[in-house]
Formats: sequence, C-alpha cells, structure tokens
Amino acid sequence: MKQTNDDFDKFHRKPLQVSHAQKLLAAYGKPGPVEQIALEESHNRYLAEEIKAPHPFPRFRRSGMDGYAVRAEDTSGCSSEHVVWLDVIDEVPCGFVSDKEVTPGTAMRIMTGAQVPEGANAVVMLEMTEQREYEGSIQVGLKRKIETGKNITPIGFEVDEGEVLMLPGRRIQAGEISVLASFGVHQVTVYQKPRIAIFSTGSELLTVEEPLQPGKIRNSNTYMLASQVREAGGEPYILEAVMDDLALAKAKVERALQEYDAVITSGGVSVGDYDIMGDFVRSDSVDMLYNKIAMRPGSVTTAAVKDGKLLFALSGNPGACFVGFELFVRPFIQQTLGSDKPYLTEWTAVLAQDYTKVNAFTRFVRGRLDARDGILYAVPAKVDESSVMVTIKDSDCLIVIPPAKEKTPAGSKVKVLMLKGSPL
Ligand SMILES: Nc1nc2c(c(=O)[nH]1)N[C@H]1C(S)=C(S)[C@@H](COP(=O)(O)OP(=O)(O)OC[C@H]3O[C@@H](n4cnc5c(N)ncnc54)[C@H](O)[C@@H]3O)O[C@H]1N2
Ligand code: MOO
Ligand SMILES: [Mg+2]
Repeated sequence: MKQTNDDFDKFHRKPLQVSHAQKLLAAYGKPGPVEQIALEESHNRYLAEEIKAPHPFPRFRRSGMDGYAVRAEDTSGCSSEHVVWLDVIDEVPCGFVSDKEVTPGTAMRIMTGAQVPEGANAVVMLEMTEQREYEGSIQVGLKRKIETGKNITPIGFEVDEGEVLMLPGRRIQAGEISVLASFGVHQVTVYQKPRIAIFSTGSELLTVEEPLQPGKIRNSNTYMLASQVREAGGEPYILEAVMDDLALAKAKVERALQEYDAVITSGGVSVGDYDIMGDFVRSDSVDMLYNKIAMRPGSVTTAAVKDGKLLFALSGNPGACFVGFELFVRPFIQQTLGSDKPYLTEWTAVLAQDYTKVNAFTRFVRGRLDARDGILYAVPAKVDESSVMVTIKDSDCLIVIPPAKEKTPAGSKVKVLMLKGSPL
C-alpha cells in the first residue's frame, strides 16, 4: 500500500523492509523503448528481441579434421597388414562444395571446417593415411577401420532450426555476440539505456579538481554513482552539485525529472537542519514512496515519484549511498532493460569472523568472499560504518546480517548479495 506524505514527518518515519520498498519501486521499472544498433556496438547492452535460430548450426555436415572423406564401409577390411587404397576424386577446401559424390572405392581430400561431400560418412585424419600415385590416379591408403560418423559434426549438432537461443533482457557479452554473429544478426534490437541524472547536495562539496578548503570535502558520491549506473546498464548524466538550499535543490530535481528517465541525489535525507532532500520529498512537489528503510547502512534512504518518474534520494554517507544504489536503483535500471533477474544474486556463505555489532535493522555489511577447501567464507570489511568510503573498493559482496540482539558468531551461515564485478 502506498504511503502518503502525511504518513511521515521529519523525525517519525515509518521504516519499510527492503523487500517492501523494492516492491513499491517495481511498479515503475518497466522495460523501456528499444533501438537498433550495430552488432559491434552491442557489448554489455540488453537484448530486446528473442533470438531464434533461422537455420541449424552447423548448417552442413562439417569435417572436424584435415584428412579424407570416405565411406566407412570401404574401410571395414583394412588393417596394418592389409592397406585399402581408395581413388582420391576431388579436394574440398574450407568454403567450397564438391559437386562430386564419394562412391565405393573413392575418397576426397578434405580440410577442417569444409562441407563433407555427398556419399561420405566419415573423415580419416591425414596422419592415419598414406598417399601414392597408382596407374595415373592419386590414391589414399588406409590401415585402420573407421566408424560411421567419425570426425563429422552433424547438421544441427549445436542448434536446431527454430530453437530459441536468447530471450529479451539478456546482457550481451562475448558468448551472446558469437551467437548473433553466427546467425547474421548484424543489427541488434536492444533496450535503450535509461538516462539517469545524478547530483549531490551539500555545501561542503568540492569538485574533484578543486584544492581542499577548511571543512570541505571532495564530492565522491556523484562519480561512484555514475560508475554504478554504467555498470547496471544505464547512461549516467552528472549534474553539478547543489548547496544545501531547498529552493535550488527543488528547481534542480524538478527540471531533472522532466529531462531524464530517473534522478539520483545523494545527501541531505536525514534529520539535520540542512537536510533539504528530506524536506523536499515531504513537499507537494513529489509523492514520497518511503523515507526510512529497516536497514543499515542507508536507513534514511528515500524515494519519491513525480509523473511516473522516480527520484532516488540516497544518503550522503558514502557507504550508505553505495548500498542504497545496489538495493534500489540497480534493480530499477535492470528492470527497464528487461532483466528477469534485476536484484543482486543471493548466495550462502559461512561468516569468517564474529560480527559484533547489534541492531534492530538488517545490516548489509560490505565484505569479501574467500573460498577455502571448497567452502565459501564471507569476510566482513574491517570498518563498515556508513560514513566509510574506502572499504567499498575491497568488497565483492554485501553480507546480510539479520536484526540481532547479540553478536553473530563466526561459523554462522549468512546470506551474501554478490556485487557486480565480483570475481566469482
Ligand atoms: N540526529 C541524527 N543524525 C543522523 C541520523 C539520525 O538518524 N539522527 N542518521 C545518520 C545516518 S544513519 C546517516 S546515513 C546520515 C545521513 O545523512 P544525509 O543523507 O542527510 O547526508 P548528509 O548529511 O548530506 O551527509 C552525510 C555525510 O556524507 C558526506 N557526503 C555527503 N555528500 C557526499 C558526497 N557527494 N561525496 C562524499 N561525501 C558526501 C557528508 O559530508 C557527511 O559527512 O545521517 C546521520 N545523522
Ligand atoms: O542508517 Mo545510516 O543511513 O546507517 O547509514
Ligand atoms: Mg544530513
């Protein structure tokens, strides 16, 4: 059920479970418009069409060896004492088709990848043959019996005609590109990348080029978020950060919501005097979806809607901002790209060390996976405060620690959410 802005005030917020918030957002994450792009531009884009095989693959009986195409029946009597000699009647290089037929007592020279000629039902490796000229013709000598079908890849060995190979929503990478190329899909229909505006709020923020000044910090969230948007399949648009000024932020968000498919802001969602995004989402400008999530970091993660478009107002604390993106923005981007698995993949691991913090909310602890003796261990980052930035780079998962009154001991089974770019 949607909450109204009246359900919240600055200090008394109703925390939603992560899954509840994800469900609310899912109403807005629908596969978006499509476009056609060249195959060579399609790496890491998301298919918007079903790919069916227009022909079997391979499309013809293919030789797997350089050697001779023969009739297996002709080799039945041969041995090292009794060489069978066959007349070589043609040669089939790759890319050519012989118009002759292999008949009893004959063979054809053939190369790896060439179409096996009519009449032949096996290919003998070159190394297992000898050659001679005999009464004006070239002959191949065989010393060993060969079974029918040997060294021939049958038609449709990999793919049958009409087989569905890929569904919309599939991320295109090397294997997918190989399929598309093999079936002549040189123009690929993909989902358009959602255009995501990003800006940070905070009077303390400097651009990355600026020298440090007293009390100020460089804006890292905007760049981190742009990288996350890109990785999730969207197109980030970095907008200039705004001071902690409600009117400025309001104008900027409203404009960005008109121009882009969604807007991400960072900062100003807590209860501080200058937490203007918290005030903004409670205003009439937008419909707030939530402003508190039962999680840490990122308990103040907020979202709102205007004219069907989402504003993700993430926490300014870098750790909370990162996690808020992974749990809420990534799935939205993935849904607009047709993905049927928009959420982070969940695995189970063994907690490698005691986790001593306790909390009424579920914790999403930055961590690293380590496989030892076939067991997957989850190692929490040394510092996991929501304000901590530097451990994000060393994490390949989020370790899910359910609400607990006592420490979670080493050896506990824990859920882990796999971050993208993880080596596993
Ligand atoms: N009285 C309370 N204070 C706080 C509460 C609370 O419940 N009661 N919650 C704390 C929690 S938890 C979090 S998380 C933060 C959330 O803060 P905001 O989302 O309002 O973010 P800011 O106040 O703007 O900034 C917090 C922190 O992050 C730094 N920051 C902000 N933007 C960036 C950026 N673009 N790049 C790098 N770092 C950034 C900012 O300088 C602050 O240090 O509130 C707690 N307080
Ligand atoms: O709840 Mo704060 O939002 O931990 O990071
Ligand atoms: Mg604040």
